[in-house]
Amino acid sequence: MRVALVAQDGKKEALRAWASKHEVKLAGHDLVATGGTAQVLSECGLTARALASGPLGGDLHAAHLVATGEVDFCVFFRDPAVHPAHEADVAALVRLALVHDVPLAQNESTANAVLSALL
Ligand SMILES: O=C(CO)COP(=O)(O)O
Repeated sequence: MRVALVAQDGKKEALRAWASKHEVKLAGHDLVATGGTAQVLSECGLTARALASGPLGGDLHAAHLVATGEVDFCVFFRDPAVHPAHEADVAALVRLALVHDVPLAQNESTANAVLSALL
């Protein structure tokens, strides 16, 4: 499975905890992540292809991968307390996951459910 992972700054620690918990399962899949998130994953012992940082186009690149059928599952841990400057890119990623019916987990509970079902 091809898994795209993105975590906004306020959710990086939640992503770190989640990825560490599921490291063995995730390691068997093809991971791609926005730059800062890929760094967090590498600190958890996971290798992910690093895109640009989210604010520098990484979210849009992930959205493109969703649109071209290159992502089977998208984990996007969003911080409900912030409205980032690149909100348009965030919206594009969410919208394209909806358009292309790609499973999109925006919190840990959903990520756990999809992980159990798909991976
Ligand atoms: O901004 C982000 C998601 O919108 C995350 O980007 P990074 O993973 O590069 O920090």
